[in-house]
Amino acid sequence: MPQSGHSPARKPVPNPSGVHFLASHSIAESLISFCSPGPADLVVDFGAGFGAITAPLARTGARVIAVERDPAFVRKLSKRVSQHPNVRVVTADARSFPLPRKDFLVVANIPYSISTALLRRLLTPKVTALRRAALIVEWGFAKRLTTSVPRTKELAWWAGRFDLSLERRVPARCFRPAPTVDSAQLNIRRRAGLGRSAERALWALLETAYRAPARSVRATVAELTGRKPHRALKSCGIDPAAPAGSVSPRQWATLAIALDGNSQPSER
Ligand SMILES: C[S@@+](CC[C@H](N)C(=O)[O-])C[C@H]1O[C@@H](n2cnc3c(N)ncnc32)[C@H](O)[C@@H]1O
Repeated sequence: MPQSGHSPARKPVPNPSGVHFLASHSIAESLISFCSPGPADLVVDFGAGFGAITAPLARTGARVIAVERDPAFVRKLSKRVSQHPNVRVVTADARSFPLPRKDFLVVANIPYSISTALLRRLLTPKVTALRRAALIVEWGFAKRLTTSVPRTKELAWWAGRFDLSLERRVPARCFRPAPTVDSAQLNIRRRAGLGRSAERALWALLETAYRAPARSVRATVAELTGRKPHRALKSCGIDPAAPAGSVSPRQWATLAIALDGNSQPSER
């Protein structure tokens, strides 16, 4: 749009690396507070940059792994956190860095370009040790992820096993230099009560439902279990006549737990 004579064109801020660093302590604190790490925890900061998140994480006493691809950033960050023996700075690509096998947390301001790849690594595998994550992602991406009924089976799988919630909008002015779009704090918390066999049940329910989303939930579940599921559906607050494609991942998870019969739906 042409600039009017009264408002001079704003000078673009030079940003040779294309990186948008977090410049808000309160946002960093908000991310950390959702995961509330302590000395017994392991936290990974993906795309650690100069440490806007790594530095306050270091002070929590948790074991911190800061993963950063750019060796120049790694050198600077390593100096910054050299007084903190609980922090390990690693030069690596977040898309291939081996994830911890034991319970871990993630707090990170990740590049928009790798958001999907990273979430796929964290949330898709049937066996994952992720407990909680607080991430800064692009606003529109966070909206798609937290919609009540996801359009794809993959998103439903993520949202069935993890509670995904949009904590807050993070305005572009919270970064240096400011990006062109706003971001969001996306909170991720593993649902408790979903044991291995309930997860298998959830996977089977989602596969069947997303194959024929217009079919009723009653027919979808009957095909899988060979039983009339009326009572189980009612107890989970699901209308048996509703189309399978209208059921939320949280409801599918509750139903999977009920059908599995071994565990109670709850969250930690
Ligand atoms: C949005 S900046 C965030 C930096 C820092 N965490 C902050 O909040 O200021 C993303 C960082 O991720 C790094 N990065 C980009 N792609 C990466 C990848 N595939 N693996 C690891 N780090 C990556 C960039 O070099 C940059 O430092």
